[in-house]
Amino acid sequence: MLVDEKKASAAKPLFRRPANLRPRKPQGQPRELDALCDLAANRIAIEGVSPEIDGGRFPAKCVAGEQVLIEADIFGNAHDRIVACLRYRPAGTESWTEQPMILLENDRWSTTIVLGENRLYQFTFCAWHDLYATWREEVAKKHTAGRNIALELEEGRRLLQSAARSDWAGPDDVAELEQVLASLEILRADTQRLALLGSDAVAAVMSRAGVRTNLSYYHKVLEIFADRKTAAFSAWYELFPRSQSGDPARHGTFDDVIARLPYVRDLGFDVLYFPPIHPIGETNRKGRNNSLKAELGDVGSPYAIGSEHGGHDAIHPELGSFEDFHRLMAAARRHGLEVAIDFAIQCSPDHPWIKAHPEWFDWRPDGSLEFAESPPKKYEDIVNVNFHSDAFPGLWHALRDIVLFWIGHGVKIFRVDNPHTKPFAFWEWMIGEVRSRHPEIIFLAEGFTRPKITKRLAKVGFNQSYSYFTWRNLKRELEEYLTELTQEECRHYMRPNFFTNTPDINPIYLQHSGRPGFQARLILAGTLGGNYGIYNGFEICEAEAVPGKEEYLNSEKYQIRAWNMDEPGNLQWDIGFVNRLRRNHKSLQDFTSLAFYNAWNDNIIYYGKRTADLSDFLLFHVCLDPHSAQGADFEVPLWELGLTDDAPVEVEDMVTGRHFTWHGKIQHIHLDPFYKPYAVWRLISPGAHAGQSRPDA
Ligand SMILES: O=P(O)(O)O[C@H]1O[C@H](CO)[C@@H](O[C@H]2O[C@H](CO)[C@@H](O)[C@H](O)[C@H]2O)[C@H](O)[C@H]1O
Repeated sequence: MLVDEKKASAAKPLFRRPANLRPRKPQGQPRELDALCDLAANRIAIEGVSPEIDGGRFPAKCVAGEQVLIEADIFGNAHDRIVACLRYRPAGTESWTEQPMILLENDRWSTTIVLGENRLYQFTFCAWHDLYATWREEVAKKHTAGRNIALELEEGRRLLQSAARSDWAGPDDVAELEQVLASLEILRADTQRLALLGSDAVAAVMSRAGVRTNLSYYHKVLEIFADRKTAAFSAWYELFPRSQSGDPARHGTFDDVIARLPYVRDLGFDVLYFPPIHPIGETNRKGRNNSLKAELGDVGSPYAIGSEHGGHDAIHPELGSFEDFHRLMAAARRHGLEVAIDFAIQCSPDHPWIKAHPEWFDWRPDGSLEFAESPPKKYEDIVNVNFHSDAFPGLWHALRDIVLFWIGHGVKIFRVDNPHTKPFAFWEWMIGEVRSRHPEIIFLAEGFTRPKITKRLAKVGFNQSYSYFTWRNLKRELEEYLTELTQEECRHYMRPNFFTNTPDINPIYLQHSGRPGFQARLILAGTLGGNYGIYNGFEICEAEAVPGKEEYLNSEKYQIRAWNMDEPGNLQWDIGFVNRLRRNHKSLQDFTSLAFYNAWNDNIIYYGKRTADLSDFLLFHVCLDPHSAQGADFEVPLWELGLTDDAPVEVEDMVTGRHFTWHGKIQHIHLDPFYKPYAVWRLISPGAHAGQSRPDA
């Protein structure tokens, strides 16, 4: 139902009830009575709203075109029947759409809505006592009990009369109610009068037009941002453009990247992500393996942004020109890939901003610039801009304009480097500015120094967040972490991106696991999370480390590498399998549809993903021990299919495509990591269409 706020109520502020519904203030009484009258009328409590982030301080997140569940505790202090409605509208518009909510149990009300556009919406609630519904229920009981209902029928008639005069009745409702009232006049028998007054047709018009007695409003208007789907569901592949020539002696170009697009597409990724592509500084340039002295010909870290060739709005000359970049963007689009670039705010000492805007940087007493740090890491080749000084607001505007500049060149996804070292207020403002013009833009926050900071960054607007997945290896750790992410309040505003590895993180687990560990981490990343990513080299199980560190030896951060992704033992099949599973199975596209089940072995993690209607139900077993075979009895969640513990259930092995039947709730799994450390099953619900097999294998 669309409610025109102006028509329904001339009263301000927005949620003061219409004047004719407020308790009457006796003429000549003091003004304080206004407040008391409002308080007295607000008879229905609305609380415990979900989603509501920090009391409404931040918008929740959802996906445009997908169902959003909204809930609240709504109750009055009498036995009167309540009507509760969600009210929602695109932010910046006047009229509310009203949607009735359903009473679940224990005064919890719920409804689902679909927000169709990629934009910000507002929502709130209202509720009222439905005197007609209460009357209808009670009079029917009294009549059945053989009691005299003459007075009740008169009360019912008066309820219709009031409705015909109410603000809520449209012209058709008024006509219908008047017609009923006229018909009532000629009916004499109580039974006939009751049949008419209590009919479904009258109930329907009264649900629209009935007086909203004790109309109570939630005291806040909340916000929810409807993102495009990629914000919640995407598979990222990270590579360094300069390493794509196939020859470590030749700097790669955007054209070399174009030649790699079919490979990335065939693996099934959606997002191709590049570390910074801007000119790289000379001063303090880093050499191979993070050495502080670069040798002749060393290419330096791309995170040291800025040189005589330009800063954040320039392209490193050896990669190509803007024309080449546009060609790459167009080619990526043709392959169904979106390009994400890095937004790393720091500058090399050679960045043009240092001369043009010295006030944006921190100068030491001796006139030198302080290099950046992220303890214990030191970044001797970069300096940070300073958000605490005269840089405001010029720096803020300049940074926003850099993002807008790249949007102008077709970029829609930004991975933001080190956001946790910049003010939250800056991100909230900057993302808001960008989003008000380009709601489709996606920002991935790389900051994961502390969990609460990560969450705050998500609250202030980042669409995706790096996560601690990379360091959660044990069954208990994974279960706890995933339960937090998918069940707790953060699920309404934070969407983790599960990277298996990054140029900065060569996980200790993978350094010792060999190929089975890579396969296990791949399946976990790709199926536990909505967003996941790999950094190239993962597919050939690259794990050679700087001794004792999580850093890659001969890291691409400091030198050009040449890769052969077709090396024997590569994981291209497994990656393609995971990405096809993700695309073909709706259950994997909802991050929160996760449940852990019992498998009695701590080395085997066992979980399921399913759609609410059970039409898609996948089960996963992953062996966390990369060195030896493991077995476990496990429970098939027959109860979720409404089946008894001994029932047979049809299953499809998603790796082999084989169909068979599990008889009963307890089954056994044996996983040999050297054959395949994971198993994926599709449970075929008795209600689901049997021939629904998909071309995953
Ligand atoms: O500090 P984080 O762990 O968030 O890592 C990110 O930011 C780093 C600084 O930008 C970046 O580090 C790389 O670039 C630096 C500047 O050129 C260089 O000094 C470091 O040695 C190099 O690792 C890191 O890659 C990025 O993910």
